[in-house]
Amino acid sequence: MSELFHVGISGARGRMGRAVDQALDARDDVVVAVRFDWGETPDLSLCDVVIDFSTAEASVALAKTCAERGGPALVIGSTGLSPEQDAALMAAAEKIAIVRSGNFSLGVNILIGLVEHAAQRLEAREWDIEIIEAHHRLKVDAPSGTALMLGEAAAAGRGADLADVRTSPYDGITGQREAGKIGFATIRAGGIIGDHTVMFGSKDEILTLSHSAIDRSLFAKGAVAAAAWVRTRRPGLYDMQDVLGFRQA
Ligand SMILES: NC(=O)C1=CN([C@@H]2O[C@H](COP(=O)(O)OP(=O)(O)OC[C@H]3O[C@@H](n4cnc5c(N)ncnc54)[C@H](OP(=O)(O)O)[C@@H]3O)[C@@H](O)[C@H]2O)C=CC1
Ligand SMILES: O=C(O)C1=N[C@H](C(=O)O)C[C@H](O)C1
Repeated sequence: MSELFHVGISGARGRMGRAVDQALDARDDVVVAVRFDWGETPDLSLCDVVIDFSTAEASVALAKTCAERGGPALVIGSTGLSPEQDAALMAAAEKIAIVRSGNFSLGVNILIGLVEHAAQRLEAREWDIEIIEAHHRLKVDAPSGTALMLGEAAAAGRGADLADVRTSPYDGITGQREAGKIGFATIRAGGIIGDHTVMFGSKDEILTLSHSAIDRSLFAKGAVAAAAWVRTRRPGLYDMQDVLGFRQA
């Protein structure tokens, strides 16, 4: 039997927090040491790793606290972080191990590689890239963290930074589409768990690569796998490509 480890759940009463609790329940090598939400001060000394699906602000505050005390390791799923908040996570990761991902599913992490591969081969002057994401009505950030990861993969395939090639949302008299840009479109409706499509469009053909999440437990299981992986890692900022072994050192 594998060694027991102790996990904290941040955002425990939220949709993802509850899904993580259930995913942990299914494992016999994990003890849930603390569960906490906004306004609660957890005893972090009880945890080997904390799984956090809360808010951008809460995740950054938690990362700073853990970095100051030298642990525990973190798995962070919150999305909608500003560039300054991203930088704060990077700084915290100099002191502790953090797995951070906008999507913990296997399918999306395979899709990221496919998108980079396609973008590398489809000439930017001929092929437009548009990323379409759909989520439930309660989601508060857009584009989704996953859509941004897919955009980064597409930009990387073209040897560019997403920040340099991202379009503003189309609205009103937009003018013609500029070649080489990557666009984002957002849908919010009902209870959609999370759908993402990357469309490559030339004047002769359309290639679409898509992923649909069927149940939120998918993300929770991935985050728990990340927690088991990260608790023994050196300080650093990791992602699911590292956890899944898709990125070789
Ligand atoms: N990476 C991935 O695979 C996925 C990422 N997400 C992301 O995870 C985040 C949470 O999503 P979801 O569970 O749907 O959202 P919910 O709104 O259902 O849950 C958020 C939870 O965080 C809690 N919270 C707020 N502030 C703090 C704090 N300071 N410390 C601890 N907990 C806090 C809230 O508590 P209270 O209600 O008391 O304020 C609430 O329980 C979002 O950013 C979402 O985009 C979601 C799914 C998958
Ligand atoms: O808020 C959600 O629900 C989800 N958020 C993540 C994102 O922003 O990409 C992942 C997933 O699609 C569900």
